[in-house]
Amino acid sequence: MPTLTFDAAGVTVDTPHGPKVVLEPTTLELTERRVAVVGANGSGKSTLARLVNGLVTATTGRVLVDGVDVSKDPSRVRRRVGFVFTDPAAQVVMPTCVEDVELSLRRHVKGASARRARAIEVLAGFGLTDLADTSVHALSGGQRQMLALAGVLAVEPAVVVADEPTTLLDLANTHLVGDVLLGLDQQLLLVTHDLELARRCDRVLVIEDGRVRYDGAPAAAVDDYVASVAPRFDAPSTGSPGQTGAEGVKSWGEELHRAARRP
Ligand SMILES: Nc1ncnc2c1ncn2[C@@H]1O[C@H](COP(=O)(O)OP(=O)(O)OP(=O)(O)O)[C@@H](O)[C@H]1O
Repeated sequence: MPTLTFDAAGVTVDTPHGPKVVLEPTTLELTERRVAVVGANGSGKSTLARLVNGLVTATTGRVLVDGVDVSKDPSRVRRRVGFVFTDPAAQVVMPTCVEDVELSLRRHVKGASARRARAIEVLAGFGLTDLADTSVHALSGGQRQMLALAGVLAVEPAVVVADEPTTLLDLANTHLVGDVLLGLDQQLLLVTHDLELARRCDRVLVIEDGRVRYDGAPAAAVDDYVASVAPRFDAPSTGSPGQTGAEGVKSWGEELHRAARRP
């Protein structure tokens, strides 16, 4: 697997009210195949993920992909790191599905007919063969996210960074896209509010207020996150009548899970 290195990497941005620390200096070495990043809205998850392909630049420290400094050689890093956005509209730009995948392949496959053949192969791998000539505007949200994934994976990146890729999808498409992402051979850095997806990863980072609050095995990390949020829910401290304290916390956890799934 590739190695994603955060070497005291932090991000501070200028705001009208002065400098704001979005991500405190963070040191991590990520070598697992599937790493999830969970945490509250605005905690700094996207910032951490975007550092990996240079969409955000570290203002302190460094981020390296297999030893290559993202800020020194961004184009080399971008060839190795594919990025999947929450909203596929951010990356599906051509009129039809096959043309969209061809666009991804423009630097990788020479010749229009070879490129078309490869694009059709890629679409087939995502179950999109029948939609090759369909307008991208006619796709469902799930189909559009699959097309975005196809475009990213067509060029065989070593790392896939996905920033809340299932947030806009219904339950069935969340499972579909989640299964595809978690089944990839590539290294996956997955920012998600879907705690079931996070639990299926190999390592989970919990981000809180711009710092890594917990880093470890999925079950323990998700439990830590749920426990950190549960007291903020407006629920009776002893749970509903007849509930044990543990059941009360569990129902908060379930509420959190439902809340996290809402767009
Ligand atoms: N360039 C910027 N200028 C000002 N504030 C910023 C900038 N980039 C990020 N922030 C702020 O930093 C915080 C962290 O943002 P980030 O997008 O990383 O959070 P997040 O955990 O991904 O949130 P969400 O789950 O809502 O997507 C937010 O409060 C955001 O508004």
